[in-house]
Amino acid sequence: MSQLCPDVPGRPTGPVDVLLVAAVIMIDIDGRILLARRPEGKSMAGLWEFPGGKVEKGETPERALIRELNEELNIDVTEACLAPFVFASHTYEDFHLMMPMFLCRRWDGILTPREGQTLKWVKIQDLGTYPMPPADAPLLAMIRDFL
Ligand SMILES: Nc1nc2c([nH]c(=O)n2[C@@H]2O[C@H](COP(=O)(O)OP(=O)(O)OP(=O)(O)O)[C@@H](O)[C@H]2O)c(=O)[nH]1
Ligand SMILES: [Mg+2]
Repeated sequence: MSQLCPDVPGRPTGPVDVLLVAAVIMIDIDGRILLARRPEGKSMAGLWEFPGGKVEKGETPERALIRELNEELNIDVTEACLAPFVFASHTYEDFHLMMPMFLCRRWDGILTPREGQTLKWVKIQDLGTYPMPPADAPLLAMIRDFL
């Protein structure tokens, strides 16, 4: 067995439920990134995340994201403005999260938090100072290195 890439301790070996979530790294004209603080009452309340949500049956990740951004932030995004970037793949206690992340620099409408979230534009170098869900941690280096 390779010692370079040892198994991650605690990883389940049996069947798991894979949850597909589409999320977005929105970038404003100053190069800042939008984070949303999950409201009380939701799982992982208080943590800062990238906007997005679950992909429903019959949806592509892109269409799910277009719907979620309208529902959560009241903005309109077109598929052409969503560029595939990185993904998160992380085992939580009761499901495995598969989360494709898209980049988006253009949208229509005025950002409005419609689901009780707090929104914040954050400089890339400050991203690490916001507590985020564990799945998001490996994304930060990618964002810093490639944006
Ligand atoms: N949107 C989003 N979800 C994330 C991130 N990181 C992460 O672990 N998740 C997890 O992905 C799961 C689904 O996200 P969500 O709660 O936004 O889904 P949703 O918008 O469809 O919400 P709903 O089920 O309340 O309608 C949650 O367990 C959430 O904690 C992230 O950066 N952005
Ligand atoms: Mg959501």
